[in-house]
Amino acid sequence: MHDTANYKLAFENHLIDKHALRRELKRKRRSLSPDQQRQASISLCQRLKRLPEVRRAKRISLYLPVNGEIDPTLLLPWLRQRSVEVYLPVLRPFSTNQLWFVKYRDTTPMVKNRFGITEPCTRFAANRRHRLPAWALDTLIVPLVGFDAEANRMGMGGGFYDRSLAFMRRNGPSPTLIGVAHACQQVKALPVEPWDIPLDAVVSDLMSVRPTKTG
Ligand SMILES: Nc1nc2c(c(=O)[nH]1)N(C=O)[C@@H](CNc1ccc(C(=O)N[C@@H](CCC(=O)O)C(=O)O)cc1)CN2
Ligand SMILES: Nc1ncnc2c1ncn2[C@@H]1O[C@H](COP(=O)(O)OP(=O)(O)OP(=O)(O)O)[C@@H](O)[C@H]1O
Repeated sequence: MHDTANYKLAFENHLIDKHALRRELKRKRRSLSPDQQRQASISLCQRLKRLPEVRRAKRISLYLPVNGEIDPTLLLPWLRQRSVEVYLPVLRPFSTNQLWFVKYRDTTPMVKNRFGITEPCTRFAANRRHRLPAWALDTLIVPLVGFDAEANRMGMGGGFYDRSLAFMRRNGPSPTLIGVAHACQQVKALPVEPWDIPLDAVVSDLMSVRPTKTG
């Protein structure tokens, strides 16, 4: 009889912790100075350029940073030079918290979405020639709010990436997932949720972590 109540309490506490932790980590990254932001992004991108999964990618998705997120777009000139196709996440209209991955070039028409994040405009994105299914990307650079030493991730809480990558639970082609964040966004341990899609690595301005292999 008490079990249900206890479970419910534990569940709710876990949610409260997760909300509080997310808020705290978002505050932390927003409080970095412009100079710290710039240095961290330079150092992140130097690390990313050395990763085999980034070096061999011909199709890669990045994101345009907001609110103190570490900036992966310093990679753009290097990627262009290597003729890598760059994609950005776009909020998919008429579907719950799913992303499209839309081609990003100088000529791509951009708009702000409902979260204030600049993204390729929906009309452009609606054209299938301008986007790719996530499984056809080689590597995704995934924005993180938090991570731990096992490369477990916490995102913005919308479940956008987890939903859009749920196909990776089945067999078939799957892209490499590289989470990125400021080093100060590392926490001791994050809860792993049943719907979480594991990352292949997390890269920060100070280091890279990979999950320890199990099984
Ligand atoms: N730069 C960037 N682009 C991205 C993501 C991201 O994390 N970073 N996403 C990764 O999923 C997707 C967007 N996901 C989001 C999920 C929740 C919130 C959110 O709750 N934002 C505000 C609420 C603001 C509002 O409602 O206007 C918040 O921080 O409180 C924002 C984006 C796609 N694009
Ligand atoms: N594959 C899925 N199908 C349905 N709902 C899902 C799926 N993945 C995640 N969700 C839902 O999305 C919500 C947000 O999940 P969570 O707090 O783990 O977000 P997150 O991992 O921080 O976000 P994001 O994936 O956007 O970075 C949860 O309520 C969860 O139930």
